[in-house]
Amino acid sequence: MKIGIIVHSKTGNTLQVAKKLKKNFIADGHLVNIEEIIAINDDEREPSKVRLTKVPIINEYDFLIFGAPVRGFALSPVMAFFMTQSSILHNKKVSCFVTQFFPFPWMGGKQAIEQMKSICVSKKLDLIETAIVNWSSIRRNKKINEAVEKLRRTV
Ligand SMILES: Cc1cc2nc3c(=O)[nH]c(=O)nc-3n(C[C@H](O)[C@H](O)[C@H](O)COP(=O)(O)O)c2cc1C
Repeated sequence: MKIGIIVHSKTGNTLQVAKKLKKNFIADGHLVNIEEIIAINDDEREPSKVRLTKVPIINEYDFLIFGAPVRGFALSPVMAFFMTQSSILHNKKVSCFVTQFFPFPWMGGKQAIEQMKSICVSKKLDLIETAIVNWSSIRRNKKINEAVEKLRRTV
C-alpha cells in the first residue's frame, strides 16, 4: 500500500514519531513518504490566515496519516488549515495523531483530536484510528511505541 504521512512539526517531536512510523511501515512492506507541511507564518493562530510554502500533493496515496502538534489546547492552525482546505478524495482512509507537551491528553491532545475528527467528518474521510503522544510524560518512549503500534495496525 502507498502511505502518505502528512506532518506539521516545528521543533521536531511530531516528525520524530512520523519517522518511527515510516520505519515500521517500510518493515511491513509498504511504500511510505513523509510529506511536511511548512508555513511562512507558523505562529499564526487563525487557521484561515495560514500561508503555506509547501503544499504536498496527497491524492496519490491509498492511506493517509496526519500528524501535528497541539497549540493552545487545540490542533495546530497550520494542520487545521491544510486539512480544511485540502481537496482530499472522499472516503479516503486516514488515521491521525498529535504530540503535546503536557503529560495528560485532556490538556489539549483530546481537543486537537476532536478537531481532526470533525474535519474528517466534514470531508467524508474514513477515520480509522487516532493517537496522542505526551512528550513530558515520564513514559514518553512507551507512549511513542504504543502510538506507532496502534497506527501501524490500522493499515
Ligand atoms: C504556541 C504553542 C502552544 C502550545 N500549546 C500546547 C498545549 O495547549 N498543550 C500541550 O500539551 N502542549 C502545547 N504545546 C507544546 C507542543 O504541542 C509540543 O511541544 C509538541 O510536541 C511540539 O511538536 P513539534 O516538535 O512537532 O512542533 C504548545 C507549543 C506551542 C509552541
